[in-house]
Order: sequence, then structure tokens, then C-alpha cells
Amino acid sequence: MREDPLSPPDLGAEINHLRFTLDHVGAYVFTKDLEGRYTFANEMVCDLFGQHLDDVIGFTDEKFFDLTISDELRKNDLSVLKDGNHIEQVERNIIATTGEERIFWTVKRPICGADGKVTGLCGISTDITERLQLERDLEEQKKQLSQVLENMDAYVYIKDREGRYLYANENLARLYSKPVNEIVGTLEQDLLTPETSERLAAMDKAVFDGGCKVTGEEIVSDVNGKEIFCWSIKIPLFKDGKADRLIGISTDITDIILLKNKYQNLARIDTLTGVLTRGFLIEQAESILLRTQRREARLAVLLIDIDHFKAINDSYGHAFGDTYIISIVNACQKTLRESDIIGRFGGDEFIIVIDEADEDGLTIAAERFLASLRDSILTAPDGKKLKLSVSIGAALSDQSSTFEELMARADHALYQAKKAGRGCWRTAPSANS
Ligand SMILES: Nc1nc2c(ncn2[C@@H]2O[C@H](COP(=O)(O)OP(=O)(O)OP(=O)(O)O)[C@@H](O)[C@H]2O)c(=O)[nH]1
Repeated sequence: MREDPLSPPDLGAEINHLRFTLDHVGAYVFTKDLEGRYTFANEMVCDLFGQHLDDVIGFTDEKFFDLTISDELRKNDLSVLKDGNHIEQVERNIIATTGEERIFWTVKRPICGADGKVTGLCGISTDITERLQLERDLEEQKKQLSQVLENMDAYVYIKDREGRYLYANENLARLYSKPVNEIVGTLEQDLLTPETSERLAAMDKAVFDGGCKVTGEEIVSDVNGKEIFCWSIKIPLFKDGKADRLIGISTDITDIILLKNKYQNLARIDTLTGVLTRGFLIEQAESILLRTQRREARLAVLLIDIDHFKAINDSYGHAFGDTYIISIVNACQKTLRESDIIGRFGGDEFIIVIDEADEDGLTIAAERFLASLRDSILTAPDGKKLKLSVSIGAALSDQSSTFEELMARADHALYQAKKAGRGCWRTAPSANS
């Protein structure tokens, strides 16, 4: 026998199906009559109230919510039931049984009879309490992060592949002397000199090409052109698997670099005379010697020792001794060419290294230096006029010379000069003779 499609068993199934759907729709669904009594409530509403459906139907919200604290719910219902308004808004309700506040996004519509008159309302509410809390937490975290970034003693920024700033902290704004909103959206090359932006772009390119963190030293100039040394850490940010932005943290290390340079200079430059220290001079001289030998040219070293310096110190004191040393160096520097270097080898010993030298050149250099000393007179503390006097031992390199061997020969020649009465120079025979 063929069954009627709208027969009562089917209608029941239909209602059950509808009820099941409403129970699992993921929102609070309900209807109320004109008095505000529930005429339907899905499972979620019953669960929220902690009641069976039978204990919900026919009751008003007074039973389930603490309307003494918030009567927003009642006002909204009346607006729909009396005035036929449609409501879509946030509702805050206090659950009577627990005292807990829940926040809903609520949609309420009037239900009308065949005559068009309002007979009740239907409502769908989504609980957004957790989502709002998450949003609040996120906002709080953003605030905290922004506080960290703003108070970090570093330039923090986000740039895209073109070098456009997407974020800049206040520190960076101070460097550019521009408000943050003028930096964001601007290309880096429009804020910096071409040389600086080219330098910075090189590291950015390495981040995007390699797709990984890059660290290194960078030099930027502030608005006054002052150079600022930074230690930069740049990290790629990915979208759809492609590095499309980078976040950068650049710390100003100018003071450290200047200090490093100062100490490097201290190790390289003799504080009394301003000429090279022994270690740095040897380093330089060795590389000059190799270059000279590659060109099959020769290099000369002049080992200079101040004559009777102990007696000068003993007679006039250490401070005058220092002045004497400085005067010798000044006289020596007057006779040097730009390519020659001078260093302090010991207390009263100095070395001049002459690139591209031969016997004639060496003779000219040594004689010129001794002549310039002869012209220099220093007045001692007791008013006595002192002549500056040194002895010099010289040596010329050949293709097989090492700097050490050259120095040994110069030292031997210096001994000869001292033996010859001081105030003169001697040259060492070549290594092969
Ligand atoms: N004022 C001063 N004296 C120094 C310095 N460094 C080394 N001396 C002194 O230089 C003197 C070197 O003396 P010696 O090596 O004996 O040589 P000298 O007296 O010049 O004798 P000859 O070289 O044989 O002519 C020592 O008295 C050191 O104390 C310095 O920086 N300042």
C-alpha cells in the first residue's frame, strides 16, 4: 500500500529532523510568545540553563537570567514583540544559577500570524564570550608587544621585498626624524642616501634569497649624516611559503665599534710617538716585502738607535727623554716618502721600511735623515743646546730575504755604526755575499 507523504509518522520524522538540526546548529535557538514565555528552546539553550526542555517551555527569562543586573534582554524582547523590530546586537546576560556573565551576538525577529500581527519572537544567539575574551587578550598582548618594541634600545622594523616599511618603532622614527606614519608605506631608498640604502638592501636580499635569518654589521647615517654602526638581525616572514617580508632588529653598536677601534689603534699605534707599534710594523713590513719580491724589486730597512740615550734620561729625566724621542721621530718623518713606514721597535729603537729601494735610494734616505737630525737642536732643561744623534744599521732585501733575516743584518750593521763612533750609518752586506 502506498503511504501518504504527509502522513503523521512522516510529519513526526520531519519535526524530529528539524529539531535535531536546531539542536546541532551551534547556536542558541528559541522562540517566545507575547508574554516572553519560551515556546521552543533547543538543546543548547536547555544546557545553558541547566534545565530540561519541559522546565524551560512556558517560563520567562526571569527564571534563567538575573534580570536585576541587566534588563537589556527584556528591553530587546519588548522592542521585537511590541514594536515588531528586528534586532541584531550584542547582549550581556547573567546566568541566574551560576552568576556568570555570558555575552551573545543575538538576532531576534518577530513571528507574525496569518493576520500579520506579532504572535511571538524567534531568536538565535551565538555565545561570543570566549571570542571577545580572546580578542581582549590579543589586544592586551599587542599592547604589551608594542611596549616592548617601543622601549627596546634598537631599531625595529618590518619591510617588504621592495624595501617598503610596513612597521617602524619610535626609535627608528627618531633616527629618520620623521613620525612613524610617514615612514610606514615609504620605500627605504626614499629615506636614505643611495649608498646607505644600497648597503642595507644587500643584507635584505640575502634574507629573501636564502629564506633564513641573516645577522651582520651595517652602517647607516642619521639625518645629520652621522654614521651609526648597527648589529642587525633580519628574519624572513613567510606568506604561502614565500618570504615576502622581513622583520629587522638593528642595535646601535657605535660606542662599541669606536671603543674597538680605539683599542685596535692602541695595539697598532705607539702612544708616545704616534708611529706603528713593533707588532703592527712587522705585520705590515712582511706583507710589503712579499709584494716587493713579487715585483722582483728590493726593500730597505733602517734600524735606528738613539745614541747615549740612557745618559740623556739620567741627566735630564724621563720626561725630557720622551721629548727627545719625539723630536727624533719628527725629524725622521720629515724625510720620509708617503710609501715609507716607520715603527717603534723598542725603547729607543725605530725602524723605517722603504719600499722599492736600491743602494742609491738607501744612501739618499739615510743621509737625508742624518742631515735633518744635524739641523735639529733641542734645548735641555738646563738650557744646554743638544744635538739629536742616532746610529743607523741598514739592509737591502733580495728575492730570498725574510723580514727576520733582514732585521738581523740591519742589527749587525747598526753594531758597526755604533762601533764607528755613532751618529752615522752602515749598511749590511747582502745575504749572499
Ligand atoms: N724617556 C724614555 N726612556 C726610555 C723609553 N724607553 C726606553 N727608554 C730608555 O732608553 C734607554 C736605552 O738605553 P741603552 O739601550 O742602554 O742605550 P743607549 O744609552 O742609547 O746607548 P747606545 O745605544 O749604546 O748609544 C734606557 O735607559 C731606557 O730606560 C721611553 O719611552 N722614554
